[in-house]
Amino acid sequence: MAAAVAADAAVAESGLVIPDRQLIDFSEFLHPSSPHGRRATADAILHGFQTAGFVYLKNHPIPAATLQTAFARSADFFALPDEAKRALAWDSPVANRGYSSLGREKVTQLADAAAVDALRTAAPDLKESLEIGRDDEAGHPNKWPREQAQDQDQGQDQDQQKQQIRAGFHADMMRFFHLCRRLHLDVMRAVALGMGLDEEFFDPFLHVGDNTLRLLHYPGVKADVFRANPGQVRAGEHSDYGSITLLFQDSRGGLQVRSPTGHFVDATPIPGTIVVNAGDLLARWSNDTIKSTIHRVVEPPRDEEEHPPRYSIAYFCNANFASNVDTLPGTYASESDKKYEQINVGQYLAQRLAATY
Ligand SMILES: O=C(O)CCC(=O)C(=O)O
Ligand SMILES: [Fe+2]
Repeated sequence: MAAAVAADAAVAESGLVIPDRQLIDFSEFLHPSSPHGRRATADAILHGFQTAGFVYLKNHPIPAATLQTAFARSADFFALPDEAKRALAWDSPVANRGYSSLGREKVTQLADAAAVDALRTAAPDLKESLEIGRDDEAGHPNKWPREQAQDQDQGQDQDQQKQQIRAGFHADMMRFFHLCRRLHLDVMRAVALGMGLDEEFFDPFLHVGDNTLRLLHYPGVKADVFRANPGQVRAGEHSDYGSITLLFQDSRGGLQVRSPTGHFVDATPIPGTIVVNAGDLLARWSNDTIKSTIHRVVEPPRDEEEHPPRYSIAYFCNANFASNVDTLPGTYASESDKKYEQINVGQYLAQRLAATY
């Protein structure tokens, strides 16, 4: 209870547009305590996506211990020597798996590759990441770091061992991947219910799990770096591409979302919550009734000479790459109200990703 009150206060302080509706108790959707709980929660989630473009979920089904493990594993990964990480380099937007070193990806709204290049040179993002997809997509294997043998060091020298990660990384990450995948389905069921669609409307578009788990590390950085270059950010402003993103952040801060009035406001970390934002695919699918909000990661709002590292984990949910999506029923009155053509999901995403790397 006290935690919930503190969380409400944190949302209000962050100056978001509709504070009381932004923080949503997801257990009321999964296990409603009243006859109207499920429907009311679905409405609140949809309303959040239609207005601010994002919500905070509390009392969600990802166990705190699982999250702690995922963050610890992520820190282990980024602590590997450069050589071990670079051996896993991200190399294609279609596969969208692997390691991106500092400055490799420049997230932005610019679609033109030359403009993105110019921006990347002027103010590179201060982050590194590892993208992990589903483990069973033909032709696109994940790029896993080598794991230490459970029974340790027989015949290995120390140098070899340093290149390897503690055993269990792959298994823990895939366990986490599948919990997020389940949550994606449930959040989309809430969206469907809120929109007056059959609750399972989205299920056949999502069941393959063509999603991406991204581990993110923003290394420690001196405040001077931000002073020297006013355009410097940890991650540039962008919208996400897919259906929704589940974003787990540590307590450092720096994430900002653009409010409907055009100002960037802090999306303050609230312990125990997930920031869930709608992506471009869902905005398009919903005939722009749902908003895909621009966000970025900037210098944390603390007066420090040196900002400590920040870790976050983004789970980018999509729809099945093989699916074609057409404007959702109920978001248009007549054919001429449809703003977009039907589109193939895989092609759409590969095209968007190709512009940012
Ligand atoms: O690190 C964060 O909090 C945000 C990351 C993000 O927006 C992204 O990777 O798309
Ligand atoms: Fe994002």
